[in-house]
Amino acid sequence: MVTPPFLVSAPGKVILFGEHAAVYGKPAIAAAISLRSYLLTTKHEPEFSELVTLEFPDIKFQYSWKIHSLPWDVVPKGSIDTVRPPSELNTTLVEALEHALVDVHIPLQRSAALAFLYLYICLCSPDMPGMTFSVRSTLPIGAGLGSSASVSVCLAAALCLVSGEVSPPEKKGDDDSDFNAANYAGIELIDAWAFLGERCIHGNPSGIDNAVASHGGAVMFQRMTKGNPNVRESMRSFPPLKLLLIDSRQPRRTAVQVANVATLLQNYPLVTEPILNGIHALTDEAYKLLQTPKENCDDAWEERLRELVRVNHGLLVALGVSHPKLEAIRMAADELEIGETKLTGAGGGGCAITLVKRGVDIDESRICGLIERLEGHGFEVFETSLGGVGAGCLLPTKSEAAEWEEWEEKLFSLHHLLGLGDREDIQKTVGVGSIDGWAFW
Ligand SMILES: Nc1ncnc2c1ncn2[C@@H]1O[C@H](COP(=O)(O)OP(=O)(O)O)[C@@H](O)[C@H]1O
Ligand SMILES: C[C@@](O)(CCOP(=O)(O)O)CC(=O)O
Ligand SMILES: [Mg+2]
Repeated sequence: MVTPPFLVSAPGKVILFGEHAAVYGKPAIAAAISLRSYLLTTKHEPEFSELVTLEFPDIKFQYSWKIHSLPWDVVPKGSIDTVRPPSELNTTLVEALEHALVDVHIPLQRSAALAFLYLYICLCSPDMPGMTFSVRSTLPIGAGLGSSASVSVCLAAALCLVSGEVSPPEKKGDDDSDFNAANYAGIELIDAWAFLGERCIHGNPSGIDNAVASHGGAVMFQRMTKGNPNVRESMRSFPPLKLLLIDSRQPRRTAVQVANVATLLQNYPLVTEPILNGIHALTDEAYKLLQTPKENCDDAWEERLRELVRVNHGLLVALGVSHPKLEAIRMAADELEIGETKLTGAGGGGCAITLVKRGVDIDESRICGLIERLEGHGFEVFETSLGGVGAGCLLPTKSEAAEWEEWEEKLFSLHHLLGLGDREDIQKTVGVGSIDGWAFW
């Protein structure tokens, strides 16, 4: 059992091929990005020990519940397999939590609070001390970069740590590929619980986003079908791709986009199924291309990959999940002949990626021109790298633990930062890659 205060973090992701089709058991390819969510867990002062507090400053939400007022009796200890959580939500628990959420009306706040309470009831117990869970993200929210999954993974990781279901990650050796069985078991469990968090937030997730946010790197993922388990294949020799990541800043919810595709499939199965099968076939093609050894990734290889990006976007348009702003981004990149563009994530707004041409016929000034044009239209262009680390934890080392008070003070001042700082402040002060001490499962 880990005693607060401590921090956990998990990355967002970019889906390169196969979104939406992934929900129907087709393969998809995604990679972790350097933008992440951070969750600070602190213990309440004794006078507030009967409360559990949730703080989501990014979505202007803060709430405290009396721990004993929560519906603990719906899932008595021992009735839930915490080591192999089911993949379906317990609907009785979801209904029982209505009461705790009766004052929370805004859907984006309500679904995130439900994810927290659901995992809290399943993983913790009413005799635990009062704690505060504060979440901040350097990711844009509801923009297709998997903020919901990175938050779900943070919640699952923090709750698994305080309940003792999972131990903190053991430091790996210098070789990043070192396999550590305890870490692997820990992150598999966090991933499985985070999937239930994603279910609370958007109903019918494929599981690709929480898989990438937990494990990091780049993966080919295929949701389980008819009793076969999920496939999650780590793509270690992922070639370096030059991508622009552009946020249309058009808000949308994944839950709504996924439900729209489900309705289309229901109304026009003979039309929609072939589109999903087309996405399946092109993801298979892309998978083969992305396995090509680096030395063979020539101009023709790049051209084929860009072609697949274009076709994937076209099929997503046919599913009805584009948006005029996403089309404006695609057209700007097409006009300047920068590369091929597709929406990423659930669409309906949010982000697009442009797979940039390389080689002699494209110079940096053309790319700068595109960025200027996009920013002029109010879009935001992100710089990020693909294939970063997965979920991690920042705990005091043994020597720091001797100076426990100092550590507590440091993290309490972070609490203030998590409430008020901007994305850059957070990245600089606690960010993975900016400060030492992070360990990854
Ligand atoms: N930083 C955050 N704080 C609280 N809730 C968040 C945060 N980021 C995401 N969420 C939750 O996830 C939802 C967005 O998820 P979703 O619609 O799947 O879009 P995406 O995952 O592409 O960002 C939000 O409406 C909110 O419920
Ligand atoms: C549309 C979908 O394929 C991806 C959704 O990603 P995001 O929430 O928009 O980041 C749904 C899923 O796979 O769970
Ligand atoms: Mg999401």
